[in-house]
Amino acid sequence: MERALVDTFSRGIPSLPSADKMANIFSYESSDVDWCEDNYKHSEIVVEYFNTMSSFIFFLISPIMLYLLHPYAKERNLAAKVVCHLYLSSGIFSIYFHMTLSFMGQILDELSILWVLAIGYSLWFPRKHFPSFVTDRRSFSQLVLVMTFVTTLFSFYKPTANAYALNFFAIHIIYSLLVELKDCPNKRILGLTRASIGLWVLAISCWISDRFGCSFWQKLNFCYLHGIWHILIVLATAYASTLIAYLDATLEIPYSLPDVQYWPRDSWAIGLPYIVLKGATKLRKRC
Ligand SMILES: CCCCCCCC/C=C\CCCCCCCC(=O)N[C@@H](CO)[C@H](O)/C=C/CCCCCCCCCCCCC
Ligand SMILES: [Ca+2]
Ligand SMILES: [Zn+2]
Repeated sequence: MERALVDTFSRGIPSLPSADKMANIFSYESSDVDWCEDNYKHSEIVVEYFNTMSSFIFFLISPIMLYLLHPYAKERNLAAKVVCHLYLSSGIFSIYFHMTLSFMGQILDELSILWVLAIGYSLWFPRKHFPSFVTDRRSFSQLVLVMTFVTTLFSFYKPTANAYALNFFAIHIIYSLLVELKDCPNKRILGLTRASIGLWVLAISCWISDRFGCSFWQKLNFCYLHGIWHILIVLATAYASTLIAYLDATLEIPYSLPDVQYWPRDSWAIGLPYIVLKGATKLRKRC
């Protein structure tokens, strides 16, 4: 019965009263998207259990990154911390979406990613790559704001197309990073770049494979690729955002001599990257 109501809504037949439509967009399985994982396999109230649980990785990585990013954010721009908080909201909406597979969950999941990316672009996109008609960062941010607002409205009309479009941002970010790092001699930074891109390639392979190869994975009884995507994309963005912040610091606060280290131990083969400021900072400069 519920499915029938949902189908009616998704086909846009205007016979339902609007209160029903509102209820529908919050109702379980009202989204067009259904990931490969079996629904209600482990719980009666959580539709996709592993996809929901894997989204908790946001709660693990975001606070650590918030803590590690603090010296850079204090020196350069505290808005970097806002990005981390918004990033956490992506985790909350991802949990809500996979728990319910509701239309509203899908919209919130996608819009939170869109707005994190928009604020990230406003803060960090290199000035030299601004379109020629944009004169400064303020006008660039205003342009990004208008485009994000329009895309937000469009996403209610075609939410599924929005998910594909969001993945193209990753390609643009990788392209911009490779242009920036063309002549970079620093082996640590090149290693961080390779790791970020490698994690993203693994992540997007899982996303695509879950979307388009579900019948194959069902035969193997392994339907967890979207959950693995969550873990890999969170790590890829943690790595890539450190790299972007490092490039920004070398351009905007070069006196602070930024460098990259790994948490919890710099000598370990795996860890979370973060920025250390080895030179002067605002506080030390004043003395
Ligand atoms: C750790 C703190 C860092 C703070 C700043 C990090 C900036 C992060 C930028 C984007 C956030 C991405 C969050 C991904 C959430 C995934 C939720 C999800 O799985 N949603 C799916 C539905 O469940 C949906 O279908 C996915 C849509 C596509 C999302 C595309 C995200 C692109 C992110 C760009 C990453 C660039 C990596 C570059 C690597 C070199
Ligand atoms: Ca499913
Ligand atoms: Zn997801």
